[in-house]
Amino acid sequence: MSIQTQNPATGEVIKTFEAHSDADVDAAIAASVAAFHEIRDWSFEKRAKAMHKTAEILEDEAESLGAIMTLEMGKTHQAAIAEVKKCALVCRYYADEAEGHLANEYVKTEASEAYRAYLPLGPVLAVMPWNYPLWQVFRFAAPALMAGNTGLLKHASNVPQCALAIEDIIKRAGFPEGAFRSLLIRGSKVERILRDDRVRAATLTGSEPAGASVASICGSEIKPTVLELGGSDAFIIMPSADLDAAVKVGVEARNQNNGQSCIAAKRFFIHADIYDEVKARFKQAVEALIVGDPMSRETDIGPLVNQDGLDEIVKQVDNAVKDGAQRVTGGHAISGQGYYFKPGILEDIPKSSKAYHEEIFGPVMLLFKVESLKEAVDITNESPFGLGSAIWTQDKAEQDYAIRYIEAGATFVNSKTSSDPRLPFGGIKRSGFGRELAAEGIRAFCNLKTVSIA
Ligand SMILES: O=CCCCC(=O)O
Repeated sequence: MSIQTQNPATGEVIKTFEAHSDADVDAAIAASVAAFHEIRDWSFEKRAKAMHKTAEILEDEAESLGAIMTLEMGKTHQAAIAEVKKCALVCRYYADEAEGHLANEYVKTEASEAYRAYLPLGPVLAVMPWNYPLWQVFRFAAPALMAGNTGLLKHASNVPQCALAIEDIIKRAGFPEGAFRSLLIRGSKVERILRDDRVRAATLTGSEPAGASVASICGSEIKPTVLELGGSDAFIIMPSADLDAAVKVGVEARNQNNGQSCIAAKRFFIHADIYDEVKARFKQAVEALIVGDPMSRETDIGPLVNQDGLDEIVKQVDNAVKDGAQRVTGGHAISGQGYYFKPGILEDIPKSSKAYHEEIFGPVMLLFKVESLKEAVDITNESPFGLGSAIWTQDKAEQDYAIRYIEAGATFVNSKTSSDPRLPFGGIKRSGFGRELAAEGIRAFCNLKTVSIA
């Protein structure tokens, strides 16, 4: 796959980039090591100053950075601007909190002094996807740099301008030359980097096969990894729920980012007593979504990322319908220029259909009628994934049941799954392992050193 900017709204190739050679990559790793030797000795105050500056640049340039994202992967410009601002937030969070998260933790033993120390590891390779081209990178970069590590980025091949912009912002903010490098390389070149002794750890956000490949290479090299993979998150609605809010948030939760998010609500379990009413309201809300030019303020849903993304979702929906699912509304390609798709709703998806189990990466809601919360949770847990989940109910016992029994990295009650710098983020089962954000996210790439002084 070539490294290029192709506008999903038109299909036009805007710019093609020459891939970095092996020699370029080696030089970037050497620069990363040199920068590591420098910033690991910086005080937290000095790192925080550069991290706050990074946030300031992001805030000041949110509109233009957002436009690059929209151009390369099709999210609406409004959503892209919000994403840039969230990147600034994570930078400020770690600028302020890193020192506290990484402070020595003293333990009383027979020694005169004993404590846990959190020390940086060195260069970390981040393999990142195109769907949140800035956020997912800053979610890694802000804690990594504040811990004194350095970052090497292998971004998705369709967002090279985003990758280069990130490197440029971090450099302009005052971090050393090699502290964060974007490598314009194809996926086949990742293994060589992972096997390089100078690279100490890796993180990947993306597909299950890509995660399995990175983890198995890192396993053979005995290097730590954090994986944030796919999801097929449940969104459960019980009779006591505030239906106005549940429907509004449910539609947002599924269709955010043009439906292309690992933590989008994908399977909606609705109690039989309210099923018909909720279905009718979902239908009305989904039919009202405006699909169109992602640069327009009016647009709710822009194009899907590329022809493959569009073909895949069309195939998934058509196959589900062939298997016996009912199409409540939409769920088809929109003819004409660009990779546009009419948001849809399916119901009565048979268990034998692939759609019952697999992740659908686009704006299609799958509705399931359930007789009880237990049934909803049981079907939720049949999924190989375990990323986020949401339950809508006023009943405390039902809330507690969902929190205790849903197999997922997060359960949100009366809201949608979302990420927040202050809370750990990640999944279980085939959704990955390790956690990003919060204290766990910055400690993930630290050497937790036991210190004991006799
Ligand atoms: O595809 C993963 C989306 C994560 C979005 C977020 O962190 O908010």
